[in-house]
Amino acid sequence: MIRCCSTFRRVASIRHLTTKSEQLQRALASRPTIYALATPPGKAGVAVVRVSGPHVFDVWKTIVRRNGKGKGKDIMEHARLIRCELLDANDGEVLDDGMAVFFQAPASYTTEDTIELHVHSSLAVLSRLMSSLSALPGVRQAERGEFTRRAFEAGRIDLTQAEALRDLIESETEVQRKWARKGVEGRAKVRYEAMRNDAILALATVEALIDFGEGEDIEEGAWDQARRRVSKLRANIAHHLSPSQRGEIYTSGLSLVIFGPPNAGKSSLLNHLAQREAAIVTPIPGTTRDVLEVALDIAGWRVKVHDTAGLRPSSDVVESIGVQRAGQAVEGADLAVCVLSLPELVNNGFRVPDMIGKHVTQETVALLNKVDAVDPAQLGEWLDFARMALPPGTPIWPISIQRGDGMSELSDGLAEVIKHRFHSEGDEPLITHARHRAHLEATLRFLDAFLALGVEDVVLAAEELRYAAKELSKVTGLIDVEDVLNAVFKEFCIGK
Ligand SMILES: Nc1nc2c(ncn2[C@@H]2O[C@H](COP(=O)(O)OP(=O)(O)OP(=O)(O)O)[C@@H](O)[C@H]2O)c(=O)[nH]1
Repeated sequence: MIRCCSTFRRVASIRHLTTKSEQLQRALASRPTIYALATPPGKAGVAVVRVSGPHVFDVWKTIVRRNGKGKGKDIMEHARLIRCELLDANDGEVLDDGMAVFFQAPASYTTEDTIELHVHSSLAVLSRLMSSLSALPGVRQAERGEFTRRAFEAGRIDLTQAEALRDLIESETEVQRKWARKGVEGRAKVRYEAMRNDAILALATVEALIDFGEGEDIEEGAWDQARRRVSKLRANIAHHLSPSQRGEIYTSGLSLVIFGPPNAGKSSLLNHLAQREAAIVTPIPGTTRDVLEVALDIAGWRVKVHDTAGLRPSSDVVESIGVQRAGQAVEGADLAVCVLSLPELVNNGFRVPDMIGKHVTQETVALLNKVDAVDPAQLGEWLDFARMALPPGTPIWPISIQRGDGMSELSDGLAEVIKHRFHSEGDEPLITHARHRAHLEATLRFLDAFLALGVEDVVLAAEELRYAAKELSKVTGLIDVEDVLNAVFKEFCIGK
């Protein structure tokens, strides 16, 4: 009896889903056609206006006239760029000549019928074209990201691919471009779908236990099997979340923090790297009061370089807040660069103040600046002393920002350190967005809650797994109900 009701419930819910999907199809067919300028606004050779939706044929028929031919559908050939005149829909006047291409559904970015109109990028041409498009029935201007949203809603891409497309458009460096491409290709999607699939398979096992009970119709040891699957999934997600798997540096960039005592040359270094006067430089110790950020491209990486206040005890309220912020910035840095003044070290007997020394590790790049201001005959000896004052193995680079000593080696050296420390060629999909991390952390909590339960709490356990699968669905933007049903029917011989 219970079995019948359960099966009935499942079939009813599938029907419900089918009805919903038909409704969705109808809704898609009746939605507005959207248009937008796909290139940056401004004066240029060419601008591309994209139009997508159910009224594309009417748009083409009304405003596209192939050179030497008439208007109409007969000249709409999939993915073929044609020379044409573009007409104003209101009065038929030729507003520009250009090119047009038609992409037949579903072989388009949005999966809808789509056209792209190439015109001269002029304010007057574009505004006339836009108002002409707006005048057509069922056509309106697209909202932000609406073309991509339609591609997502049609299942052409998942959320991680949509995010990667946004990253690609915003990429400024080679590493960002490479990683965005990996996302667009669907590497993250495949990984998260596999995780979600594991959660669903475990859920299917547990749901079968609820419906039929251990030993009846389903395999022996189903509960243990589900637990094993969940433990494995948990380990996989925990590994994915580990610090070594941080992929945000590839998309958002890595943070390089310059720190050290006041007056050592930190701001001078920032200005040198930025090749402009980004920070104020004076001989007055304590000039920099707050953290200053400049984004640079170093060896293809997006590097957010931070200049910080000189680390020293201070009774000045503003300076002490700056010092505190500097300390926090160093702690959170992907790469810490300590700037010390060699003459200053010589004067104070090579003592590195604790406030600075505690942040120096073998991972820190230590720059001994102002070598121009010490006796060249003693430079070798002073460098040996300085080396002894820092943790063994700390890389030490003597430089003079002012005179230029060691500065070209420094730029190449930093690029090498970054390339060596943060490989950009790995094939494993890493976490590239904080949103993914948040969902994975939530998933882990649900999996832990599941693992803390016993078979007597099977209903609760199923609930925890359902939440876990839902969290994973949120990463890719999928809905999970139908998949659970499929997995139940596929994995077990039920419903005979
Ligand atoms: N002789 C010499 N002076 C330098 C060199 N680099 C910087 N300076 C000078 O050192 C002083 C301090 O430079 P900054 O770049 O402001 O030093 P800072 O570490 O940012 O200083 P704070 O703002 O106090 O933290 C300025 O007068 C610079 O011109 C160098 O290589 N040699």
